[in-house]
Amino acid sequence: MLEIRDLHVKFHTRQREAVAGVSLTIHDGEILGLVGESGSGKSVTAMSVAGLLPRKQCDFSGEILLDGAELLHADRTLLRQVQGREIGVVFQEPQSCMDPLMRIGPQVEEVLRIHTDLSREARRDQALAALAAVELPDPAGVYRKYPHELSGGMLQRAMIAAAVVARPKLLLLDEPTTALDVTIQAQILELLKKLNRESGISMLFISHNLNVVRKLCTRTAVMQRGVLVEEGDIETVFRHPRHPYTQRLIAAIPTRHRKEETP
Ligand SMILES: Nc1ncnc2c1ncn2[C@@H]1O[C@H](COP(=O)(O)OP(=O)(O)OP(=O)(O)O)[C@@H](O)[C@H]1O
Repeated sequence: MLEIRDLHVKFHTRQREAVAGVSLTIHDGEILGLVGESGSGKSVTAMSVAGLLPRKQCDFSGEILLDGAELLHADRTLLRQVQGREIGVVFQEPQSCMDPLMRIGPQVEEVLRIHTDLSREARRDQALAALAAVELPDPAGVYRKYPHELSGGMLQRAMIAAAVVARPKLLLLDEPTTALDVTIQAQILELLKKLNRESGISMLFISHNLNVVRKLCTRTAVMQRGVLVEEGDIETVFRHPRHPYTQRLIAAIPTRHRKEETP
């Protein structure tokens, strides 16, 4: 359903390509984990899919097809239709994505206001349903709160609600749990699994941590310096990494975690 074909992105201010020929497919209902160290090009790949590439600052080529529709070179009108409606995005820092002066409810509803002709009441109902789906206690209470009144974990749940409220086909998650402590991180991963199971939404989950990816994804792709160096079923990659870079990523995981995870 999402097909990235030979994506190249080079920022004018950089000598090296940020993304240097990435091809990747995410099938319907699949959660793909994209891993790699800082600067390897994961976020630029996700930004290209989400239509958030700063086009004036870079040269880019390739194709990005969402159910056959080409997005990389699409005009603003098509991109606006796709953003939020067909592709939801969740970033690492919910604090920086939410407007601190706006209550949570209207922010969750935003995509519906832009993309649908639903009545105010219907939008509110759908937002409340989304807040309930991300398992926030007292959705009506959260709806009326301001971002600073929620904990980091609750805010990230609200961000996920905002990203899925219009029932997109694909959710892009860029390090969504990195800023959270380990217990909350595990809860958010469980929530993502549940959303995937219940709604069949596909996900691209970006992380620098292969161990986190292993908890959530069935397939993984490993990026280094703008290229994919390894791709495959997560357990196979984890147990028999072929590329030295993947081997290093796995070696960097503390042994205690590796053992805990090995059935
Ligand atoms: N707007 C920009 N202008 C210039 N260079 C950029 C821009 N955005 C990203 N880059 C560069 O592109 C390369 C890939 O960055 P990217 O953010 O995709 O890496 P990443 O793998 O997501 O790392 P991180 O985990 O730190 O986000 C880096 O060298 C980065 O500095």
